Amino acid sequence: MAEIRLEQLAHSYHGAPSNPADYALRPMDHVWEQGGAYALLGPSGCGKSTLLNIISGLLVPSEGRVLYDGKSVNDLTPQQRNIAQVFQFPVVYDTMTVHDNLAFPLRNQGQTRERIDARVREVAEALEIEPLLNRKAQNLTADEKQKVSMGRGLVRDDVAAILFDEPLTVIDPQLKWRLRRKLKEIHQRFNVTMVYVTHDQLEASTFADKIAVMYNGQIVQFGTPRELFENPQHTFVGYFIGSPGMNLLDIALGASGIELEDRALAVPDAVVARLRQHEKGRLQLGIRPEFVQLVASADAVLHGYVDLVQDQGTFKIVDVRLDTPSAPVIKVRLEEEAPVPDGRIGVHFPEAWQRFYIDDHLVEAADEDL
Ligand SMILES: Nc1ncnc2c1ncn2[C@@H]1O[C@H](COP(=O)(O)OP(=O)(O)OP(=O)(O)O)[C@@H](O)[C@H]1O
Repeated sequence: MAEIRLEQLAHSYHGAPSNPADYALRPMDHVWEQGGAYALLGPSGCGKSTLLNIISGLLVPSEGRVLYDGKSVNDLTPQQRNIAQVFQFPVVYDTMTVHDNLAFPLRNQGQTRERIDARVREVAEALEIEPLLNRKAQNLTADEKQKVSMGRGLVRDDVAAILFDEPLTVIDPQLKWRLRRKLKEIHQRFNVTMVYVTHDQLEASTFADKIAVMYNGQIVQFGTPRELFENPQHTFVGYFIGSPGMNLLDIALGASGIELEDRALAVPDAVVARLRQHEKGRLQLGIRPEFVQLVASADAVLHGYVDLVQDQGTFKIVDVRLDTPSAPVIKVRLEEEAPVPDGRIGVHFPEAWQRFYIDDHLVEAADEDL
C-alpha cells in the first residue's frame, strides 16, 4: 500500500503542445493517501483514463512526476510499480478455472500452496464467487468474469494500490449496487488504496470516501460527497453533481447590490462587499434545486410561473420560468407530496445556500460573512 502523489503532472498526446487545449491533463498537484477509497469522477473525455494509466505506468507523462511513498516511479514499468488495475472489460484466462485465475498472480510470486489457497478462498468469499472456483472461466457470464477480474486485482496483499477503470460497465444493473457495496466492504477489510474511475456520481459516492471531480483535464474539486453537494468549488461540480444539478444564474454587481437582470436580490452586505473586491469576470449565483423555496408572491423579489413538472416517483422536479426579461428557468426539487403551486408564485433563495462564482470559481465566504 502506498501514498500516491502527483507533482505538476501534465500530459499531452500532441508532440509539441502549444496551448492549454493541447493537453489531455493540465498541470496538477494531488495526493491519494495510503489506504483511502477514492473515486475519480467526470464526463467522457475529461482525462480520467489518461490519469489512471499514468499512475499505473501504462502511459509516460509528458510533464511532472508520480511519487509512491515519496519516491518517483516515472521510470518504473507497471510491473515494477506493483499496481493492480481492473479494466472495463474482464481480463481472465478462459481455459483456466476460476481458482487458477485467482491463484495466478500469487503463483508468479512463488507463494506456498497453502498460502495461495487460503488467500484465493478469502477473496472468492468476499466477492461471493466461492461456488465458481472449480468452473472454467470460459463458462462464466460477463458479470462473473468481471468479478474474477476484480478478484485477480484483490488477491495480492502487497500491491501499492488497486485502480478500477469503470469496472461495472458490463455488470447487470441489478447487480451493480451490490457489487459497489461489496467493493466498499472489501476496501475496509483489506485496507488498500483504491482509486475508482467512473462517470456516474452515484457509483462514485457509494464507493468513495472522497471524490476527485475532473473536468477538462483538471481536478476541479476533491472532497466528500457532502462537500461536493453543499459547497461546489467550481460551477462544473455544481452542475455535474446533484439530480438535477445546481441552478446557475448570471448576475451583476450594481450600485445597490446584486442584480439579476432588473431585480435587486437580497444578499448580505458583507457578501456584496466581498464580491466587489474581485477583478471583473463572469459573475454567477448558484443555488441547488433542493434549496429553492416557492413562497407567496408578496414575500419575494423574484416571481415566475410553473412551466413543467417532472414526477420522479419519490420527488418532483418543477421548472419555474422567472418573469424577468430573459425569462430563465429555475429548477426546484419538491417532496413527492408537496403541492405544485398555481399561477404567479414567489421564488426565494435562502442566504445560507446562495453560492457565488466568478469565472466559474467559488468565491469563498469570509468568516465575518457567516
Ligand atoms: N491515445 C490517444 N491519442 C490521442 N488523444 C487521446 C488518446 N487517448 C485519449 N485521448 C484524448 O485525451 C482526452 C482525455 O481522454 P481520456 O480517455 O483520458 O478521457 P476519459 O475521461 O477517460 O474518457 P472516457 O470516460 O470516455 O474514457 C480526450 O480528448 C481524448 O480524445
